[in-house]
Amino acid sequence: MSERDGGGTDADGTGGERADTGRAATIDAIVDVVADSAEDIRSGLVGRRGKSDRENPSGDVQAEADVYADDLLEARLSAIDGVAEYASEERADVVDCGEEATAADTVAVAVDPLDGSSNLEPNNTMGTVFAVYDEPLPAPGTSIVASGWVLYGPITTMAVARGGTVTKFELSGEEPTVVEEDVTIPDDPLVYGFGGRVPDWPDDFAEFARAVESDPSHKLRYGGAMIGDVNQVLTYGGIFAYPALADNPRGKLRLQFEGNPIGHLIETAGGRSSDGSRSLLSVEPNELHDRVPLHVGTAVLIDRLEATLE
Ligand SMILES: O=P(O)(O)OC[C@H]1O[C@](O)(COP(=O)(O)O)[C@@H](O)[C@@H]1O
Ligand SMILES: [Mg+2]
Ligand SMILES: [Mg+2]
Repeated sequence: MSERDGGGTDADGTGGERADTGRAATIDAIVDVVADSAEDIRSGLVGRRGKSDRENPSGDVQAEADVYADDLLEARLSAIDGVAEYASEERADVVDCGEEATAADTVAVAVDPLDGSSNLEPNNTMGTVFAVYDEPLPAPGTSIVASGWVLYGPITTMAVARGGTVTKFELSGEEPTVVEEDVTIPDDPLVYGFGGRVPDWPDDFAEFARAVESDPSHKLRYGGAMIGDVNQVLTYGGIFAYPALADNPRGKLRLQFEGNPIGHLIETAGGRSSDGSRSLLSVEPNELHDRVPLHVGTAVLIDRLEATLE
């Protein structure tokens, strides 16, 4: 995993350091903007719970709040010095933010502005997901230098992975409050949640799911928003998956905006991610809106999953 925001030098001993310092400041600014925007996104949900008349590039009908959150984050993130590209699952193309995307000190930001927006109508959990890549998009997860999510639960919280460590925050006051540093995923799995219709699961995944369910130490937790479900896995240990489906072998969730950030954060917390056979971070993207079978969680369960799908 690449962790290039924390120092280091290039061949002449200076240029790389300068680039890393500039990039670290850009990442600070991105994390601040996401944290500061959470309350605006949350309050902007009121009156925007309905569907718009538009589809996103994945073919999902956009909620009005999806469009609102995307426009808000695009305006704020693309204005940060050092952000060369902005991309989101709600728009077809990468936004050029006016800086050199291949420069050593610029980054690209990929966002799922509202994860789980179908939970708006019943007023259930949703989130905002982001990844900072040090390469132009689409890029593999190995080029992520920071990732994170905001969770709009009973209170608003944030988890951020950078520099090889995960930190959890509450976003209730003026400044984010650190509630846990060096977050690690528990070694003993407790919760599991699997997306997709059960009849559409391939036989090997169904076999794995049945084995997980039949263990008396495991409990079902599924809320219909990836971020809510993954945050439970990070808290209690376990597994979340949105697997390959019979009619869609690439599953539903998107590599740049969902798979890579979640994989980066869970791996930074000591867990594992997998597309069924390898880390999500090792999957080479073909297109910006590529989908990927997504499995993340406690290492022992991802190991068992890969052994079953082999
Ligand atoms: O309701 P479905 O089709 O099973 O899908 C649920 C999954 O789709 C998602 O809502 C997709 O994310 P978006 O809401 O960002 O499109 C995930 O959060 C969730 O895990
Ligand atoms: Mg999503
Ligand atoms: Mg979304």
